[in-house]
Amino acid sequence: MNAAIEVEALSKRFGAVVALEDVTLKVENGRVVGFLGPNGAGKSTLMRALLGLVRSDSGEAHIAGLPYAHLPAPAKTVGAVLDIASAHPRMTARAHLHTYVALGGMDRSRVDTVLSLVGAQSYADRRIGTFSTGMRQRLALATAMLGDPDILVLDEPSNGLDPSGSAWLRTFLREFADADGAPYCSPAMCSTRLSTRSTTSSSSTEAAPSGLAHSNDS
Ligand SMILES: Nc1ncnc2c1ncn2[C@@H]1O[C@H](COP(=O)(O)OP(=O)(O)OP(=O)(O)O)[C@@H](O)[C@H]1O
Repeated sequence: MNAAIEVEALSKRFGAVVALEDVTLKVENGRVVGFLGPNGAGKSTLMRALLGLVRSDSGEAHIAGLPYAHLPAPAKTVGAVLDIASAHPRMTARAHLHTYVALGGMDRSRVDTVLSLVGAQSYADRRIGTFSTGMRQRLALATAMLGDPDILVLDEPSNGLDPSGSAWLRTFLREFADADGAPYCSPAMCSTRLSTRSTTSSSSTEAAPSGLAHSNDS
């Protein structure tokens, strides 16, 4: 079975800025892995490269054994939270989710399922423009869960969450990873997480990959 996520010798420059330098990383199924690093270390660039949103200069990034662009059912394979500001402010959360369901050809019943999963039912019919940051985070996570994916790629998912929201997120990720009985281990606080679930793992791990750029201000 393929690793959930596998990155091999990935490098990316933006002009003179080296964002990723020879990053190699493997995330097995059933793990929750957090990336820690200073601002500008390359964490978001790595997430984006994994999801095919940034073209790397060299190296490979595979999800479930394939580059993202080659996944036969991407929404069912991986859910992502990268930019919580992208939802339209005049839409309700429910309308936003219905749009994504229509785009992804998913079952409409997933909307209520994911709203309940992230505890957002009470504000599902409010406009997104009125949401707090934590509410937006939950909506973004709900959107990522629409396809019932096996892998989650989350960039700073705890930003804006209050202490009880952060505790809820940790539990959510643990249960997500444990869905098939696999164990979980997470850094106490991390700004970027990859979470995967499936069947194979028998021990827990956390990792900080080498090769993320060194920030000039660190
Ligand atoms: N599209 C882009 N064009 C030019 N430079 C970019 C681009 N995207 C990222 N960078 C640069 O690449 C480096 C890594 O950025 P990235 O956003 O991946 O860091 P990060 O670790 O996620 O930072 P933070 O913790 O502040 O979110 C930074 O120096 C950033 O300015």
